[in-house]
Amino acid sequence: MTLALLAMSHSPLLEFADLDADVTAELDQTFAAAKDFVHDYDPDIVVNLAPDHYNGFFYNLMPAYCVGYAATSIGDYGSQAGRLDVPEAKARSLAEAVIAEGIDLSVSLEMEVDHGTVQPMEIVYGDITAKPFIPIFINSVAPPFTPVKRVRQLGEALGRHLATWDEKVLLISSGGLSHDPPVPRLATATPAQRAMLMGENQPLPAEARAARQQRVIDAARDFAAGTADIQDLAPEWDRELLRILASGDLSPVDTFDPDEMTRIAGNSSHEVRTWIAGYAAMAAVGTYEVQHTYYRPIRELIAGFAMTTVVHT
Ligand SMILES: O=C(O)CCc1cccc(O)c1O
Ligand SMILES: [Fe+2]
Repeated sequence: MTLALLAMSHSPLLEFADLDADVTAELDQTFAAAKDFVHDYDPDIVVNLAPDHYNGFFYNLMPAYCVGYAATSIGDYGSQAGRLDVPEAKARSLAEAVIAEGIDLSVSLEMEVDHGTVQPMEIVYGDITAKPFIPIFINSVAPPFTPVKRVRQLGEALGRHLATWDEKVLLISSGGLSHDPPVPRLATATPAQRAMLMGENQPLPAEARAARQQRVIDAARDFAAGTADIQDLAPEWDRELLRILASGDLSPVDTFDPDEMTRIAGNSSHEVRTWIAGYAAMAAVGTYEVQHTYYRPIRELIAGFAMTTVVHT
């Protein structure tokens, strides 16, 4: 068995934000380190843990977790669109093994994914089809959420099965950390927003798509200027999470309360579920060390932005 983990925040605003030169330089270095890590490791297959932002999963039927046996990237925010190279038999064996361990995964034979799923592949390979790729959706944006403990257990079950494969597996966790982008929420939705959250009118007409994205781009600019009414980033919460993940003992996450996470770290902070599952997969099959760590709260990206690389010792 060989497993390694690349965990990184995503933000579509990477392509739209006006960042200070020192932040751009820092991010360039960070992405270069991620690239080096992945190219040195040279995986045979990628198992990707990511949220969705009402582009592939909607409130007409919202699973907690879903493995794609086949998947298409919708290409939001200018991300690469098109079919992913999903090895169906491997995706099925992974889903069946995890379900057999008592984790109630959903499966999809036609999953649609957004920037959250594909951005790390674009950054490290410049091509979302560069490697065989199994997409796993972890609901991180649409309440209600499962207990965080279940996400840890999901990760452990994934790790145990992946460790039986001959292939060299790269886990990618895409999301978080603290952030609160202006994504419509069911609890406060207007009738039009509610229809969007239900997945009516999909695929969105170009104008509606552009308006939706522009709202986030404008919010990021206002947030950086200090005039947005979204929740602030929570660097202390982010740093504590990174400390827990690096420690090798993930048991503290079992007491995380989703409502409290929302209150402290924002409505999209639940994207850290992808990190927790990825680290739990590593923890389930060995001791690990974090090799590279980057963190910076970046309002222009509406993200507590982090990147870590993790290998077994
Ligand atoms: O437009 C959306 O749905 C949200 C976009 C978005 C913005 C900042 C950080 C993220 O993680 C993210 O996904
Ligand atoms: Fe996101």
